[in-house]
Amino acid sequence: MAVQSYVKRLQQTNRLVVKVGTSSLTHSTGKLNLFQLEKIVRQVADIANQGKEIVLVTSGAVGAGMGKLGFREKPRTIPDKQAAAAVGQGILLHMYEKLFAEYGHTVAQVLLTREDLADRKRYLNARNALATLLHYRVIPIVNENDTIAVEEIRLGDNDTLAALVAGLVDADLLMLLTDTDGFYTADPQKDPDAKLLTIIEDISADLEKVAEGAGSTFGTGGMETKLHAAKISMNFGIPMIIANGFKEGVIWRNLQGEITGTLFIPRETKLHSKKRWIAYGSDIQGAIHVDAGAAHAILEAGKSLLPIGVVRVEGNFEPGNVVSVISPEGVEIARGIVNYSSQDIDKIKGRRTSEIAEVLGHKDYDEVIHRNNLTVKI
Ligand SMILES: Nc1ncnc2c1ncn2[C@@H]1O[C@H](COP(=O)(O)OP(=O)(O)O)[C@@H](O)[C@H]1O
Ligand SMILES: N[C@@H](CCC(=O)OP(=O)(O)O)C(=O)O
Repeated sequence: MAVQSYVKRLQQTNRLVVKVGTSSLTHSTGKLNLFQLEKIVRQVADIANQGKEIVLVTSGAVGAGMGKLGFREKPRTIPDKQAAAAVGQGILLHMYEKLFAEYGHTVAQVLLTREDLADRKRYLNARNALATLLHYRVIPIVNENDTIAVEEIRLGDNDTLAALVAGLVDADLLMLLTDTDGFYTADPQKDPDAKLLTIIEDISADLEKVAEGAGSTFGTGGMETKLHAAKISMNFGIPMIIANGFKEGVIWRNLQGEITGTLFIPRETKLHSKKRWIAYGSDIQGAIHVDAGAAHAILEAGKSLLPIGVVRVEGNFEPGNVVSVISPEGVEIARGIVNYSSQDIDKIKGRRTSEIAEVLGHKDYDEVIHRNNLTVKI
């Protein structure tokens, strides 16, 4: 697909999520790059002035906290990271608030953890909160709540967070601003022959190899986490652009259709909100292995999963939990909300729907997972 055909879609963007990485917000000292921060704020404020709705996902709390606390290296232990984030988030938000206020805009701090997105109720609460802020023309400034986010409840990187937020607010576009011009055939800091890829329609295993390895001194995941974000965004049906945050007017130029970085082309139709949550927000509680017939029915015919196609159950889960669906080849082909517990599915596996009541003594549903609660091709 030609980039040109995307120009119109970008120009019609009404709601967008912009993520700014540490690399484009901090100096090599770890202190905030105020000039750069000012440039980003001015662009975002101007876009909001045009009536567009914009959510800013910002990194930089740990970096800013390091600068303040005099840490020379990225904190390694969780308590040090938490301390740096607690100090830095205040500094970061103070600067955003001050700069946005100069342009007459109100901001709101929104700090999220993985748990806020994994729990369906909390996910919906977060969605309502963001929708209300946008309704009041407030610019939400989102970051991970690093101060309380110990390993088990961490997302760990803001690229993934930004993609999930784009899904949460049903954005038309996700833009990741970083310190390179986009996604290259190799790390451009290391390989002078690396070439910029302007358009990516499919994330192949080869492409994932190219992205391996950490990013800049203060950044978290390098291109690896950006590709992961692209996968999520493409699956949601939301186009994503990786662009250079240092380029003059970068956000606006991309919205004009002048794609200055790498554009990731999404699936054609947007994924329904609940299916987005099933695929990427929720915590996976177990797995159901299916036979070839069931895999085909799910993947090719958009059917529900019936007990007859179930071969094996893994883990302990309850009705309402989200589980992976695994093909005979061992590939995760879908995720979905189960109607029965792991124990009950184990009892009815391989059986016909008409046998469920006899085997279990009750029958609440025909399907193990209804297709409305199933997201395919993760
Ligand atoms: N294939 C690639 N294309 C572009 N950059 C890459 C690639 N592989 C690794 N990188 C590195 O990723 C870095 C950006 O990631 P990171 O530092 O995490 O940024 P941010 O703080 O903006 O999230 C770049 O400085 C670059 O060195
Ligand atoms: N939440 C962290 C940033 C984590 C992160 O993903 O950083 P980056 O790779 O620079 O976007 C912080 O505010 O420092």
